[in-house]
Amino acid sequence: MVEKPAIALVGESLVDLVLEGESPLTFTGSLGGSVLNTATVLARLGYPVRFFSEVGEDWLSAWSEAEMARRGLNPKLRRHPGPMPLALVRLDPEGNARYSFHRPFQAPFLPEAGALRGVGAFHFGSLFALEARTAKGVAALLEEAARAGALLSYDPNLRGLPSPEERARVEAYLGRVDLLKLSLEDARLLFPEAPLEAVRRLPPRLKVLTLGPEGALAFLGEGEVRVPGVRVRVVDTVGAGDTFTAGLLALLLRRGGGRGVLEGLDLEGLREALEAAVALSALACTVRGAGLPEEGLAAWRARWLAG
Ligand SMILES: OC[C@H]1O[C@](O)(CO)[C@@H](O)[C@@H]1O
Repeated sequence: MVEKPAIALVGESLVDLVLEGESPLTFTGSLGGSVLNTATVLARLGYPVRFFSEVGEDWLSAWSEAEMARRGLNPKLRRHPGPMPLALVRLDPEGNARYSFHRPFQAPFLPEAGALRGVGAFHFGSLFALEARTAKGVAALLEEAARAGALLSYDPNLRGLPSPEERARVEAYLGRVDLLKLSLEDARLLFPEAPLEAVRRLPPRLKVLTLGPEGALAFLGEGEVRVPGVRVRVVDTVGAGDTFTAGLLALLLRRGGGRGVLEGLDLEGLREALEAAVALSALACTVRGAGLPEEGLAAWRARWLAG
């Protein structure tokens, strides 16, 4: 059996509070954050994970930190004075989420050097990578991961129109990574004119677009693969894209890590990885908040990762 490569990830940690119905204000809480969700699924699939992030100093931060450790995320956290960041989540009748973020930190995020020794892949993104105060820290980790020969993966997870400064940061990342995952919504925010054509021409070798219930579309070099969606009864879509990324990375990295993974990938292998990722993200839509049902995950693992 091939040993699974270590995966380092950096992104925001949040507590997601999903509003149940309209009023009174009743919420269901769970640990969230795009990259944290991806890290959680990868850890559940048996990948050694190192998660870089930040929390506050209140009791909710302490609980979140303990929960990350319980999930096997091997968290490397900056602790800032202030409360744990929150996302208030409101669902439309189809289960699609709208977010209101409460993220209090101002101080820079600067990870320790040498933290990425031996990693086979590095994944980052979301709100965290858009901020000026985290840009230096993310760039340093990216640099180190590149030196380690890791596969570099990015998910912008925009959640709104980026400012010109944020856009410049996104563009700089796009020029550096091997794998870009983005939602159709992200693509429309970045390239309102002709989103699909614009994504096809971006520098990363592999670009993957999630299309919600319609599945996913990917561009690999000159090639293109499209896979249909999987119908499920949707509870909510929170964490679906993050889970898709975890499924995709799990398939791509099952025989080892490093940038070479994409050089050895053909369109058939890509199709298989996309089908697996779509199936896993559909499962994520069947539970409240970001998460996966135990039985469904076991069946997915047996189908896609056995052998
Ligand atoms: O990170 C931003 C938000 O996006 C999610 O990851 C879902 O994709 C939530 O858990 C989080 O609140």
